[in-house]
Amino acid sequence: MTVQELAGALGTPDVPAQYIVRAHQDQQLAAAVVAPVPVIDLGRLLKHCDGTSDEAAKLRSAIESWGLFMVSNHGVDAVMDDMMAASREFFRQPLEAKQRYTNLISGERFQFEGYGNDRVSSPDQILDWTDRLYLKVEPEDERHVALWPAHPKTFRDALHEFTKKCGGVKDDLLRAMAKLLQLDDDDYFVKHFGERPLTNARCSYYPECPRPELVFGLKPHSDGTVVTVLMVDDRVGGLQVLKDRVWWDVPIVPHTLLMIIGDQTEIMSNGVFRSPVHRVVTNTKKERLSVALDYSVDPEKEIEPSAQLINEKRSALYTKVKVKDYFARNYNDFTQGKMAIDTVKV
Ligand SMILES: O=C(O)CCC(=O)C(=O)O
Ligand SMILES: [Fe+2]
Repeated sequence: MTVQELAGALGTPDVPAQYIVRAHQDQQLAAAVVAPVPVIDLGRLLKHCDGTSDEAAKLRSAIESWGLFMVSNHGVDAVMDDMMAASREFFRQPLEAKQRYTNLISGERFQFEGYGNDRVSSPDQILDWTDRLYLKVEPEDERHVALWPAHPKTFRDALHEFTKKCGGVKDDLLRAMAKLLQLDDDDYFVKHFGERPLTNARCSYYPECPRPELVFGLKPHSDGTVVTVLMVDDRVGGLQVLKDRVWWDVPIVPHTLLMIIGDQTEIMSNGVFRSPVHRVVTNTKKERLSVALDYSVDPEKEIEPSAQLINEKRSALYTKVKVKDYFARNYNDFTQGKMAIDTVKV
């Protein structure tokens, strides 16, 4: 059953036991304070591109404090609106229409791509209060276009354009980050994507939930990506980030893109940049949507800390790992509420 169906069917204020958080009861589930996460003006950042401008300093402080930041002046505005509208329209359709894109082969075998819930890999897995449409966008020749919604008609073009535009923003920011680290090559991260980098899109739908104090929209996790570019609902909050053992609300600034540092950047930067732990909380009043783009190094490649960030004072803090193997680990650990990054720490 999809979470959207569950949410619609619940007459009494209760939710099935699998969704109820048990191990996290001590975590502060409400009353978070808004995190003062800065907005980086991309145009300004690129104009003074020696890595020492005010905007670059702001970027450094945002990454070091929060591991995530918002980006304005990115040139993606019109496409963002199209993408969010198309995603909203997809989830608004009746269940049968969405089930054409199901992530269950023959109704039972789970595949990553398509519409539905997460794979359930153990009976005690705590489920998330969300339905998703998960699609591989790059490499382009690996797209399963049959799983890309034909309705609304704008969906496919919007996703294609949105990914292309955001890919440029991501490269600009990764070059600025290489400068902050004073790496010899500004393209250090960009080049590391390899020949066949992987980009996945995740359109998430979080219905209203009768028991927000017991149920997560998405469990605490860090992203296994290089970076994640996220477009959040500009009407409803829910995303929170962990810092100093306290959960903070991530602010909503309409028309900004949210960049989240992923584990692959943490590894390549030898821990100078860290991937933040974040989660999504639910609410009783309003559904919420988000569209995430996961940018990853070619899964067949290995990643390791940059030799330039290893020295006498700071040894290599992470082991070399094949990206594909890291993903497998990451998914398993996520379902168990554990962090994959801990498995590659020296
Ligand atoms: O929906 C959101 O705001 C965040 C989603 C997220 O963290 C993820 O999909 O990795
Ligand atoms: Fe995430």
